[in-house]
Amino acid sequence: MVDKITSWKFAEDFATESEVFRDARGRAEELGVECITPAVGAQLAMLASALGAKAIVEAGTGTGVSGLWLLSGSSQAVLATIDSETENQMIAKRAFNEAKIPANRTRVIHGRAIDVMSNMADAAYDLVFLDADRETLEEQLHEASRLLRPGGVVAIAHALWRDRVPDPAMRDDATAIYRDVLRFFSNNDDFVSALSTAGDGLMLASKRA
Ligand SMILES: C[S@@+](CC[C@H](N)C(=O)[O-])C[C@H]1O[C@@H](n2cnc3c(N)ncnc32)[C@H](O)[C@@H]1O
Repeated sequence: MVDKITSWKFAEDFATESEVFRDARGRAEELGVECITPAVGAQLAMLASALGAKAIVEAGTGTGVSGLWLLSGSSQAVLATIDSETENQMIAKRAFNEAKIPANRTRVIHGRAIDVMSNMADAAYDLVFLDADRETLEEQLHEASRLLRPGGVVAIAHALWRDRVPDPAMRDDATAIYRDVLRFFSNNDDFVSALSTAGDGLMLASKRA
């Protein structure tokens, strides 16, 4: 039997990235910014496509890798992407330019994710991707629920946090935060949810219509 690590790696390599993505990934590495993996990106792009997404929110722009994936899934989507670091935002804008994404398809917003999301409109978004700070993740999740239209999807990166979430012996704060995220969705009739093992884990939940 093929072991799961081999399958995980195969699925990661199955998703391919163009030079623009690889360049943005290289800049992230230089800055010490952790990007989503290609398999996570492919799942986000697929979701954007399946939802026919027109309006997407991203918390945690980084150098633009996840934004490139999100925008690649739906040619009609506008991405509102939030980051608290101006330098990362400048580099992400460069990646969007290099990918020849029209300027009117991105809104790169500076600020704390929770503050910016709190001022966004109810039920106006098809897809919300959370990959910024952990400290306010629970609040971001509540905001995301409010921002999503019925049938919209929230995706949360790092849901298996370094493979620690499944191990009950792991009791550090970060692991506990992601366990709380998973608990929020289990037995939650407001969402249809799925936990993906792509990357560092990706929690996906669709708001029931
Ligand atoms: C893991 S990186 C995002 C990577 C990006 N999603 C990708 O895959 O290409 C997290 C980003 O969140 C930003 N960040 C950290 N705390 C934040 C906060 N409170 N509000 C908004 N952005 C924050 C960091 O500056 C960093 O760029």
